[in-house]
Amino acid sequence: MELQQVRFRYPGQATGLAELTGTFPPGKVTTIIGPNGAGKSTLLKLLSRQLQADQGSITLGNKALTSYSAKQLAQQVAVVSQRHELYDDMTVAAVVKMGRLPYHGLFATVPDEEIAAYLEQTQLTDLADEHLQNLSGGQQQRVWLAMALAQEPRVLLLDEPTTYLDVHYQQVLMTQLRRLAQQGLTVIQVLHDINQAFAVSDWLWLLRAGKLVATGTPAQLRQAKLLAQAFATPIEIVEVPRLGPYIVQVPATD
Ligand SMILES: Nc1ncnc2c1ncn2[C@@H]1O[C@H](COP(=O)(O)OP(=O)(O)OP(=O)(O)O)[C@@H](O)[C@H]1O
Repeated sequence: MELQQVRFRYPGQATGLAELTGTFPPGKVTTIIGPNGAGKSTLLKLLSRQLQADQGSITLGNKALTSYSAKQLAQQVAVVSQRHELYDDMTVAAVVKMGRLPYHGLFATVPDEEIAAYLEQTQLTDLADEHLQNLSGGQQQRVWLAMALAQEPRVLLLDEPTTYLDVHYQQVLMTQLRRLAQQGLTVIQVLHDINQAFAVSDWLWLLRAGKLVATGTPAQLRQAKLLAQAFATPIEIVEVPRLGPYIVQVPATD
């Protein structure tokens, strides 16, 4: 995915995204980081075409994102949703089957065999007949991932996917995303935990106030001054034995 001078503003708002130019390398995990209100979620919505850029272009595989039909786009780009009570009464299997609809008609009956692999991959096989309302936040999160994977997309978009996960499942999810990227999927996510972002990503986008402050590998962006300016807070990078560099926020002194 590639952006060329993308601009976007919500109607009636003074702020927005300005002149974003950069790439999301294929087959890599890219994480968008930046302070609150930087425009991270807005950027993800532009990448999934939930929002349309006012200017500039977004291309996927050398084709403008705008040129894909809705069905074609659903076969290319999948969004791992956040919790939605709309699905509470549905079973896990029924929700994951919705991910197959871009390959069938809207009222098609998707065979069970078609979703077996996605349930397996997300450790949901035993929960297939359970209703979503009976699942924990972490289990539900795996359902959204399974539904997105069922779309067999080229690009997977995730907005703060670790929100409902304990530290163990955060690790499980991040390992899974890395594996998916190794299989060729382009993974693009927003994370708030910068250390997690630096640890799990191949590539980073650092946003602030709607602008791309820096983009590059974690090694390139691991600079205390750059991060301190972007997050408007004193930051130091310390070396943790056996773990390597760790980004810490320095408490303000009077
Ligand atoms: N639907 C909307 N209508 C108008 N303005 C919006 C809308 N959604 C977001 N904004 C504004 O756009 C800017 C960017 O918001 P966005 O949610 O993309 O930031 P973010 O970096 O994801 O923030 P956070 O870290 O707090 O989730 C903010 O100033 C926000 O108030």
